[in-house]
Amino acid sequence: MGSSPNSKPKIVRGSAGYVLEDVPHFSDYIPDLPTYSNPLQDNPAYSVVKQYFVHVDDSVPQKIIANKDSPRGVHFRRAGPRQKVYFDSDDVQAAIVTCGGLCPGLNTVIRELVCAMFHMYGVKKVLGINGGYKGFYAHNTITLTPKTVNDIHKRGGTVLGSSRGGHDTNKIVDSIQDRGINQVYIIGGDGTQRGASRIFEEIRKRGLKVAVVGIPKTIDNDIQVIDKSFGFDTAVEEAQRAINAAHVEAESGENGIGVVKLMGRYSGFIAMYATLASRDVDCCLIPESPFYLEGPGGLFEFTEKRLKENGHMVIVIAEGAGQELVSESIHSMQKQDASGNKLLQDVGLWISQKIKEHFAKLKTMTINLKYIGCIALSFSYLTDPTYMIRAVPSNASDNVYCTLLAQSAVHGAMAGYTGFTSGLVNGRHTYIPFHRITEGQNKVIITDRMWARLLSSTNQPSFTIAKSVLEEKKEEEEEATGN
Ligand SMILES: Nc1ncnc2c1ncn2[C@@H]1O[C@H](COP(=O)(O)OP(=O)(O)O)[C@@H](O)[C@H]1O
Ligand SMILES: O=P(O)(O)OC[C@H]1O[C@](O)(COP(=O)(O)O)[C@@H](O)[C@@H]1O
Ligand SMILES: [Mg+2]
Repeated sequence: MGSSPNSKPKIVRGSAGYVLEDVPHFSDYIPDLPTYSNPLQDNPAYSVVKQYFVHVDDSVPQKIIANKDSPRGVHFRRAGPRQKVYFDSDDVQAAIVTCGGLCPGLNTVIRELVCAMFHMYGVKKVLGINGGYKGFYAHNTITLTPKTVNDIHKRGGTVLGSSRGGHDTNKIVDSIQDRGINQVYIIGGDGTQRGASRIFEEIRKRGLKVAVVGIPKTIDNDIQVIDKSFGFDTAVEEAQRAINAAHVEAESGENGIGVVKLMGRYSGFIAMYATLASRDVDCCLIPESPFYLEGPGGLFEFTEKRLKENGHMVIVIAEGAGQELVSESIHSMQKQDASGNKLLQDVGLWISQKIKEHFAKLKTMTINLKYIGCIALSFSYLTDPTYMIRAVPSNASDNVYCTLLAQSAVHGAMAGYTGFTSGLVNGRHTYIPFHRITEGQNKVIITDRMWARLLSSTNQPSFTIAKSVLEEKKEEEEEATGN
């Protein structure tokens, strides 16, 4: 089989500023491949659907807000079944792997990949790789059939196991080749998709007919381009339970303060949506919006004010918020996990301590602070409330979302596409080239309407604005006095 070192982004331009950021296809680097009729045309469930097969030129715009003169802009290839497929079903040997942290819905995606392959395409050989990327070369595999995955979507976690670190591209591709695998479904977050991209490049370099397909997983919703990640809705729903508990505790004590720490390493989406949904939260702190404790416009001043007004208060804090403040006060070594992600300090515990110290010094107000989930158990993961929202099974709407993501992934691989992530863009399923997924991170934009909605719902200080106004004022005073 021929190979080409050329793996530049595939950009197709059309009229009126139309741009298609296309995904690789086997035919880009392997000539004269046979094609087959899609077996779905004989499937009684689907054969009655008018226009069931996606038109070869269909694409989905990245930006849907337009005005009369705006160019058509960037598009992604529309996901879905194609008339012709590049695999004879009997020849398919698929593999599924889950990498990175847990997220509700992982088992649903595994289940639906297996079912789509068996029931839609008549594929009979699907392997589960145990324990993440390193499982390709360091662990056993398990055989997956619709029967073995039948009710796994009712359980949290991943039946395949997961891990961080251990990505050795050559060993992984050797193992893919040795096992005769020709479709690889890789479920994971930004780190995982970077790893998948490397696997794709190596496979292309070796000229192999192996489809490499990513399915984006991130509880933090920090993967860019896609509308939202699966499991996110479930996580927000689960976070409500923690916030409710904090609210009940806060309301019941004199000057009660409930502090809830939620997941969100670099992006505060869970905290923002959980706050907006709950309406019981007085202050939401996220990594994207720096805050400060002391002085005018600071958290302490706001807390005193809220307690005087309402007698209680709930603070939601994303785990990645205020890390620079924590590092200033706790001497720490910069540590990383096996995948190279920064290990965070416990900001929930830190902020709870700081608030307690402040009111103890103030002496005019006695407070009752409860840090939700901070129970003295012997295992650290049980004392950290953030893990509670990760381990649950996905809710109904996430299950449907996972099903469509998985089916889209299988349609794409069968149609000969490779080196792509299956993702929802403006409510339509698409194939997104890896580089678009991995080149940045999705973050809460604090100058956008959503954050403004949050600020107006909690009426919390906008720390950035307050601080910059203070700094400007100070500079003006210094200029005026000539200091
Ligand atoms: N830049 C990279 N290149 C290759 N593999 C990577 C890269 N970053 C992370 N990985 C691998 O992807 C897997 C999951 O990454 P991690 O960051 O832990 O989780 P997530 O994919 O959820 O972000 C790990 O096995 C890790 O080794
Ligand atoms: O699973 P670990 O290694 O304890 O890491 C916890 C981290 O995982 C996350 O759930 C995100 O995981 P991913 O990087 O796998 O998407 C963060 O919210 C959290 O900081
Ligand atoms: Mg990640």
